[in-house]
Amino acid sequence: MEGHPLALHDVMFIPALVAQASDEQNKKWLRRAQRREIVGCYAQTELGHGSNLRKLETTATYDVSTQEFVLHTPQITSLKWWPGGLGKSSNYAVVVANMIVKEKHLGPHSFLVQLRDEITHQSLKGITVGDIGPKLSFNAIDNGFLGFDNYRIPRTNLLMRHSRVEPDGTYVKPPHAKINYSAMVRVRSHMATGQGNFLAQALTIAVRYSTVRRQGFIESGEQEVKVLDYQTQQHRLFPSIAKAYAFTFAGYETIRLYEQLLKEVDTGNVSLMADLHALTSGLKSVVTHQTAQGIEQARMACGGHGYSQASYISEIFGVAVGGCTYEGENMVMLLQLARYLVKSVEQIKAGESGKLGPLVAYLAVKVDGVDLEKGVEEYMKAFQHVSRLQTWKASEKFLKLLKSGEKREVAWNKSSVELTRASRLHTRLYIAETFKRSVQEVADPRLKEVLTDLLHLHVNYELLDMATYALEDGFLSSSQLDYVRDQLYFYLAKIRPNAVSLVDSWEFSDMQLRSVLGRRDGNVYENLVAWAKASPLNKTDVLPSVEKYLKPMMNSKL
Ligand SMILES: CCCCCCCC/C=C\CCC/C=C/C(=O)SCCNC(=O)CCNC(=O)[C@H](O)C(C)(C)COP(=O)(O)OP(=O)(O)OC[C@H]1O[C@@H](n2cnc3c(N)ncnc32)[C@H](O)[C@@H]1OP(=O)(O)O
Ligand SMILES: Cc1cc2nc3c(=O)[nH]c(=O)nc-3n(C[C@H](O)[C@H](O)[C@H](O)COP(=O)(O)OP(=O)(O)OC[C@H]3O[C@@H](n4cnc5c(N)ncnc54)[C@H](O)[C@@H]3O)c2cc1C
Repeated sequence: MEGHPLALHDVMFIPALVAQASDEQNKKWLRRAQRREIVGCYAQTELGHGSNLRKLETTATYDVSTQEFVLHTPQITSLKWWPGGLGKSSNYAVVVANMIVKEKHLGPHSFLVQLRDEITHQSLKGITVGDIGPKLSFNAIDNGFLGFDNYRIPRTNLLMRHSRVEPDGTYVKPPHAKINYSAMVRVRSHMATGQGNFLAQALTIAVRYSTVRRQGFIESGEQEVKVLDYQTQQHRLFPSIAKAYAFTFAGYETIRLYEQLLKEVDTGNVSLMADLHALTSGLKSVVTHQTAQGIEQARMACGGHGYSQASYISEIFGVAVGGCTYEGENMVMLLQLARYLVKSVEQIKAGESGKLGPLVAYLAVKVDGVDLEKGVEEYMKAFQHVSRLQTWKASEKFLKLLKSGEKREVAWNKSSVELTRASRLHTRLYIAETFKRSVQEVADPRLKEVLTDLLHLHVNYELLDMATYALEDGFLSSSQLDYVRDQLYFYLAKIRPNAVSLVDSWEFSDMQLRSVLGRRDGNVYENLVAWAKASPLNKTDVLPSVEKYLKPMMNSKL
């Protein structure tokens, strides 16, 4: 959970080679990387810039006389800063640098760069490398810094699957300007399942503990109740169980799409890139945000013991919440999706709705109302309505500002909060749709019934959460919202008997969970006492600090 120094080797270094190095280059590098003869990381972010890649300062200048690239970090803000595994573990890196050929700045490109000697592991001349220090979490990973002092690498270390620099400095452009961003798109495609997994771990701990913990009464005179029987506890935990499943289903789809994209790009077809970029930008942002919120609620649902490291939920939170920042800060990525949504609105306004992709086609179709009692399909129409409403509202605001003479970037900035709202609603629609489709495909009828309950819980919870939008234009009435609330409470109670099975079905071992509260055997109190006794502070009855600090103070006559 705390991370692994080689995580980025598998998560980004190897995938960057697979997607961006030519077959010939990979004959040299890929097998060695897969066998871990060389260990690598993905070095892109700098001290001064992470989000705005076009402003990266590390340069790779082509020297035609020696057929080498000269890597250089001209100032302190150009230092690579943050890459996982860079500080101490890696001897190679895929380095993203602004490529300069014949004095022309050609934008960010990826290079394979040796950082350390393969035998001694000492950093090479011209390289400054080290660890950036402790973080909120992930402290088993050596996130690092890296500087280059006119460090030379062969021309052939530019990753050349999609673009090339010939020996004479002729540049061959890639088929899509952003194809070098593929390693990021891959991780974003995987993040929904990854984050769903973090959320699932925290929920397993909280749900199990909530069946052991007894506190207070629902009906007087009986045994104290398991806290999971409180409606408030169910409301805190069960919608997140539904989300953990929903994120996993959505993630399977984006992983499949990324794999399809890789195949298509190899045949020269880059048409899926814009769609997948928009989709994964939104999904990554919504999923990480909701996961962090869900984990924090799971921690609070464990009361005081949730605050102890014995629960392990704080560590899960620390790791998961990093996802709100890495692979593109959430606001920045929501705004990437918003570009796509605004473009779609512009297409509709231009009478080109037929050209819209399947995920945005609903933006052109107005629905007057829904009959929620007819079931989940009607909820989908309601989600479409609120997303469409907000997308049009935010887009019109932006377009109006443009028309009034504002510069594009200024108009964008003045509309950006509304635009991020549209992106979230669009993404939540996508999550609900994939959840619905995935549940429909389940073959086992008993499993399908339980997952359908979770789906119902999810759509009612979500609709209530975004009700302001639907009430604003009278699309939903207050009596319809009362119906949604009743349904929500109905499904909380219906799910209660299956709650433990739903979390147990994720099959986390005690070793994976590392939680005293969430252990399978349920012996929470015995294990908590044993855990506390093992605390380093309990090794001796009287601490040395008593002699050194407490006694002089306690004996003082002042
Ligand atoms: C097996 C995997 C398991 C995963 C589980 C996770 C657990 C692992 C644990 C830890 C791992 C942590 C690893 C972390 C790694 C990192 O953080 S690496 C660094 C990540 N950095 C970022 O994400 C930077 C974010 N910034 C950007 O991506 C870009 O700067 C940008 C915001 C997209 C903007 O780029 P740019 O300025 O170049 O482009 P724009 O002018 O804004 O847009 C121009 C058009 O290009 C389109 N575009 C942009 N990007 C893409 C893309 N990737 N694909 C396709 N199209 C793209 C954009 O939409 C514009 O299009 P338009 O003009 O039509 O609107
Ligand atoms: C755990 C962890 C692991 C990481 N691993 C790696 C790695 O392996 N390799 C690597 O290269 N990097 C890595 N990073 C770096 C990470 O990718 C960046 O930190 C991330 O992309 C955010 O960029 P930033 O730090 O520049 O944030 P900033 O962009 O400085 O964000 C600060 C604030 O500015 C806002 N902001 C910025 N631009 C805009 C805009 N255009 N519009 C509106 N608001 C904006 C943001 O929303 C945010 O609120 C890692 C980071 C973390 C936390």
